[in-house]
Amino acid sequence: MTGGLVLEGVTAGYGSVPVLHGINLSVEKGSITAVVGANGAGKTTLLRTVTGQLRPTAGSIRLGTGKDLTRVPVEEMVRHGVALVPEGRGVITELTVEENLRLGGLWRKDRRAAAAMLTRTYELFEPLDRRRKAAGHQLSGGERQMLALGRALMAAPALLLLDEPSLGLAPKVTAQILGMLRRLRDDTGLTVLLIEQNVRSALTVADHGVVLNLGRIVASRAAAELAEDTDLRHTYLGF
Ligand SMILES: Nc1ncnc2c1ncn2[C@@H]1O[C@H](COP(=O)(O)OP(=O)(O)OP(=O)(O)O)[C@@H](O)[C@H]1O
Repeated sequence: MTGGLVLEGVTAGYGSVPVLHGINLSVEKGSITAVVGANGAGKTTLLRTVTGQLRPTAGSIRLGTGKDLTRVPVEEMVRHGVALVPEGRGVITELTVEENLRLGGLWRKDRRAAAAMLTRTYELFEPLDRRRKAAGHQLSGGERQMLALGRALMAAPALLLLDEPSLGLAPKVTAQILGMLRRLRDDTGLTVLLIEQNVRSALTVADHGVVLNLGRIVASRAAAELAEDTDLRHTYLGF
C-alpha cells in the first residue's frame, strides 16, 4: 500500500490526559478513508493531531512523500500539501464566494496556477460559479460546504481532511457533497481523510473505513465490509 498518510503509534491528548492511544493508520494514496465512531471516540482529536493543532506525545505522522508532519506548525501544513475543511466550514461570511476562494490560493506564488485553479474550481462546483459575487452569508448550507471544499482545493492539496462535512445538511445535499469527493478522488488522485458522525453516508462514499473507540482503532477494513458488519455497528456505532 502506498501511504498517502501514515500514522505510527500516535498518542495525543489535552494536557496530561491522553485521548488517542497508539494510533496506527495508513491512508492509501488516491483513496477516501472515513473515520467513524461514537461521540467522544477521539475523531476530532485525530484530525487536530494530523493538522498540527495538537502535538502527539508519541509516534509519527508522515505523508506518502516521506515528509514528516509530526512537528510541522499548523500554518505550514498547506505548503506541505495538507488542507483542512473544518467543522462549521470556516467560510468567511462577509466575503464573496470568489474572495473566499482566492484566499484559499493566496499562499501560492504562481499566480497563473492559482488563476487556473480558480477556473477549475468553478468547473467542479457549478453552483459556486453561478454565485461568484454572493456573500458567504447568502449561501445555503450546502453551498457553504461546497465553498469550504473549493477553498481547500485552491491550495492544490495532496491530502484533504474533512471534519463532519454532513453536519446540518439535508441527506440529499450530503450525498451531493460526498459524491463530489469521489469525483475529486477519481479526477485528481486526491487522498481524503474524512471524519463523520453520519456513518452510513461516510461508509458509502469511502473506500476504507476505520472505527475509533475510546481513542483506539477497533476495526480497519474496506468501507463496504464495515457497513455490513452488524455486530460492529451495534457495539461501537449505536445502530
Ligand atoms: N479541548 C479539549 N480539552 C480537553 N478534553 C477534550 C478537548 N476536546 C475534546 N476533549 C475530550 O477528548 C475526548 C475525545 O473528543 P473528540 O472531540 O476528539 O471526540 P469525537 O469522536 O470527535 O466526538 P464528537 O463527535 O462528539 O466531537 C472526549 O473525551 C473529550 O471530552
